[in-house]
Amino acid sequence: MAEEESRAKMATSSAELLQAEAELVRHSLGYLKSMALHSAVKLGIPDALHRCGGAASLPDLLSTLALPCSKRPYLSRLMKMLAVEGIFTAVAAVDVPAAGEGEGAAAAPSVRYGLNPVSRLLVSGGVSPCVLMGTSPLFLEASLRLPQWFQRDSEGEPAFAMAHGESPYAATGHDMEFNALVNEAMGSDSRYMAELVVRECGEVFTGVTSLVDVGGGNGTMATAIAKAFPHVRCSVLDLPHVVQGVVSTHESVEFAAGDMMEYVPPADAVLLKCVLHNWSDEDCVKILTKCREAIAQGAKAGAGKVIIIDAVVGSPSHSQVLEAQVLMDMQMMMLFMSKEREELNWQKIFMEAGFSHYKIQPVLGMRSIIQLYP
Ligand SMILES: C[S@@+](CC[C@H](N)C(=O)[O-])C[C@H]1O[C@@H](n2cnc3c(N)ncnc32)[C@H](O)[C@@H]1O
Ligand SMILES: COc1ccc(-c2oc3cc(O)cc(O)c3c(=O)c2O)cc1
Repeated sequence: MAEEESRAKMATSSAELLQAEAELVRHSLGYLKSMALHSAVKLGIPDALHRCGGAASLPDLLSTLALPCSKRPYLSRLMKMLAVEGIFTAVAAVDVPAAGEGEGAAAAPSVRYGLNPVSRLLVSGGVSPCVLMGTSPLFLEASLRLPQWFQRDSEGEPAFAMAHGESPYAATGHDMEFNALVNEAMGSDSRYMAELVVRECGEVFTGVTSLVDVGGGNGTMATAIAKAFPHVRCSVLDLPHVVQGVVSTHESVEFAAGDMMEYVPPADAVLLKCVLHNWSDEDCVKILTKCREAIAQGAKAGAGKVIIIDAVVGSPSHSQVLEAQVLMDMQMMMLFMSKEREELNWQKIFMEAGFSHYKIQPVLGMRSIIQLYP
């Protein structure tokens, strides 16, 4: 009996060891998942599947992609990996030979790859630009500096600056390609987020007649709000090189160049979407203090509010949401030495910036909508 038990224990520990080894391979080669996703976007695979009606066999997919003959046999490997990782669906199909295709030819097994909710988000108009930014050489080079960054006593300098000699926002000021990458990525995120905000928490804009989207980028979110809520006049405040040349596509949306650390124009409501997680606690208090002053000037006494869209880390309903939050947290550390915050971190910042109360609605997946009152 004892021998049997010890054999069972050995069997379990071998299984655990082998499972652990597989886990380590998954994690150490995990970057290949990112780069396979990057390749799929660059090759236009989500759009190609969309053009084929949402799914296609490999030969049909190949016929719509401009790949050299020597690389065509390798597409199946990329598709298989991305299907295993849940980016595409893979359904086995049996190709019956067409009449006249050879007497007695065997039916060949084949796979049809298709779009699922994840890859549907990558079809043109979706969030492919976010994938391209997250897997861009500038970000990857910064990530390679992380071990050195941990070891070096370099006060205030994030791994991105260690790799590139300047902060990400300094880089957007002169590297127009990087500036366009960031603005397109954030604009694409805002386009799909705006639909959800309107659908899930439209009541947030009830009673708001004027809104400033601080750090509002190319105005995608402000334009969606102005369209959905015609009673809201919107202005977008961002850095000069971001708003320069942006043409408003909605009569109630205007653009202002400025520095949110210095001045926020008066309004009933101030929106900060994915802005505060780029900044330290100290800077967030400064920004929010300017926002509080803006609503004190712009709204009827006590009526104004600040609306924040950002992650509130912890207690997510889904383990993938928590994983997304902690990966974003690492990205913020690497780029800005800033962070994704838990509710207690937020609360401290809100109180220091002079707000009296807040309400968090965790209705936007890895992000929440937070309403902040004077
Ligand atoms: C992460 S992006 C978010 C953009 C937009 N809110 C969105 O979610 O699509 C942060 C934005 O803050 C802007 N920004 C950075 N520093 C700023 C400053 N000092 N004053 C105004 N805007 C600033 C950036 O140019 C960028 O557009
Ligand atoms: C100037 O450099 C940067 C600014 C912003 C960001 C960034 O990137 C992402 C990427 C995503 O896939 C989703 C996101 O929510 C964000 C951000 O919120 C954000 O600030 C990166 C570099």
